[in-house]
Amino acid sequence: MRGTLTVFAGPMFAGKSARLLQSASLDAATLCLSPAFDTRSGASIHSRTGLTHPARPVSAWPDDAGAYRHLLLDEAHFMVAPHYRGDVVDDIRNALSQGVTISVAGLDTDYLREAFDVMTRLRGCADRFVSLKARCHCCGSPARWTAKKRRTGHKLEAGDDDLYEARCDAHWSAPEGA
Ligand SMILES: Nc1ncnc2c1ncn2[C@@H]1O[C@H](COP(=O)(O)OP(=O)(O)O)[C@@H](O)[C@H]1O
Ligand SMILES: Cc1cn([C@H]2C[C@H](O)[C@@H](COP(=O)(O)O)O2)c(=O)[nH]c1=O
Repeated sequence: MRGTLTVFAGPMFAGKSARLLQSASLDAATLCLSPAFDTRSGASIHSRTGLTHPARPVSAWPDDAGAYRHLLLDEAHFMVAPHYRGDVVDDIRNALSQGVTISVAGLDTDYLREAFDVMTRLRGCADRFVSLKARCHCCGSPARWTAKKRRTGHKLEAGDDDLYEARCDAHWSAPEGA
């Protein structure tokens, strides 16, 4: 029987990692994966709520994935070339067809409000898609965007509130010079 796919998407600070960790029993039948590219969180899935769990840093689909009942993938927007070998969406589809249940979290859009293709494609094959919002750093209202505080020239760049803020429609802006 095909496994089911749940996708948690939204801007930074929206609670995606927290919801991801709450979506499975964190026992020996569950494998957590994080992108090797994100050295910030190390070998763990970490939520700012304080929830945290060990994860295997990956730059390709793990050979033993089929041995687990449930896979959790955080920061899926990072699982793209040159930081990931292959196509993570195809890898997920294959694992689903082998009966593995999968939950994924990632940014739906970048700091310029452009869609992350991997997340758009995952939405297309999700059995359950959960769209989350943060609170706007400027006014506290629901925020569906992430703003970058300064221009660095990188679309993919690990960072926290030193570099990024959640913003509502009214307060989002591109970094100067972008
Ligand atoms: N601007 C913000 N909006 C909402 N929550 C925030 C904000 N800044 C910090 N937080 C905290 O971060 C938590 C969500 O963290 P986390 O699970 O790491 O989110 P995500 O994985 O989406 O970045 C919230 O429950 C709240 O405690
Ligand atoms: C907006 C944006 C973010 N990133 C990076 C910054 C963080 O390391 C992660 C998101 O982490 P979170 O768990 O959702 O808080 O992604 C990026 O590389 N590019 C961007 O445009």
